[in-house]
Amino acid sequence: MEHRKLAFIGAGNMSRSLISGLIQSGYPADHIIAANPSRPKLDALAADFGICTTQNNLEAIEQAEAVVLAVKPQMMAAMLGEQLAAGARFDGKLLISIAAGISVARLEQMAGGHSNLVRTMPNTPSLLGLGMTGLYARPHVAQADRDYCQHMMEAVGQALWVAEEDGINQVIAAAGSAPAYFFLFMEAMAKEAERNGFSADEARLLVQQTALGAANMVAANPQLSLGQLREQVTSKGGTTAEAIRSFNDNGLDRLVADAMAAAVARARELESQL
Ligand SMILES: NC(=O)c1ccc[n+]([C@@H]2O[C@H](COP(=O)([O-])OP(=O)(O)OC[C@H]3O[C@@H](n4cnc5c(N)ncnc54)[C@H](O)[C@@H]3O)[C@@H](O)[C@H]2O)c1
Ligand code: PRO
Repeated sequence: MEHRKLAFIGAGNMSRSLISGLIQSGYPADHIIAANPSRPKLDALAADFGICTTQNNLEAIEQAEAVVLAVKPQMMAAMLGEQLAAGARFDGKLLISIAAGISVARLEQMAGGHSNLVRTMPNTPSLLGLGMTGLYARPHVAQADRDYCQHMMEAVGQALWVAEEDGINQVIAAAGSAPAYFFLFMEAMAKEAERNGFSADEARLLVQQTALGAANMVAANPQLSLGQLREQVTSKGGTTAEAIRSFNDNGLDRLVADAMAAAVARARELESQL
């Protein structure tokens, strides 16, 4: 992929995930700079990945060709306002937002009218090169800029463009927030395994290895539907059938649908507020 000078404004969990994945994929460390108000996260990034760091956002923005906006959504307007007031110029640069709940129209306003923007929604498994990212850009954004963003996200996992901006909110529900759903499910299983007599380490091993195996079974068998993979485990009159009957009787589909709808609703609510 093209190795533009890339700045991350905000050096939190998601920036760390993306930077880790990019470095693993061969992105040159001296082409990445991260900015954050406090030093500890910057020092850890410099130590782990050899990237450049600064506590001065403007310094990072000035030397970058592409700028990843990676602060919390509630901080975005203030952060960009401060940079503009300090003399930041975004002309000629590509802005890449990873923030939930801020539309490109609103980002453009926050960035002083700069419209070369791509809105993305990655997730934390990018840290391991196993991320899933949704991307959206308005029609005027150049193909070279779209390609750069796509290749960046493919360097840390898989990428999927959405045609309508609200698709990003659906990506949040199905991928951005979703690692946490699986962790929650695994936590519940591990707790129950512990209650049934396993040590914490044993419970984690049982759940972790099974989740890893199940996800790999899905990835390795594209010709089989998720339902077919489930059926392969489910002997007629056996134990799995009883567990699945219990999930269904307790309304698993409804629970999942409600949770995903709640994530979308919150994303839309943020879009109307920020
Ligand atoms: N964590 C996820 O799973 C995830 C997934 C997809 C998208 N996102 C998006 O990524 C963004 C960051 O989320 P996160 O989870 O990494 O949060 P985080 O709190 O871990 O990181 C945000 C960082 O921004 C820094 N910061 C605060 N004000 C700043 C300023 N004015 N200038 C520069 N840095 C500043 C904070 O010190 C912090 O280190 C959010 O907009 C979120 O919606 C997060
Ligand atoms: N983490 C962010 C949030 O919870 C965005 C998706 C994942 O809002």
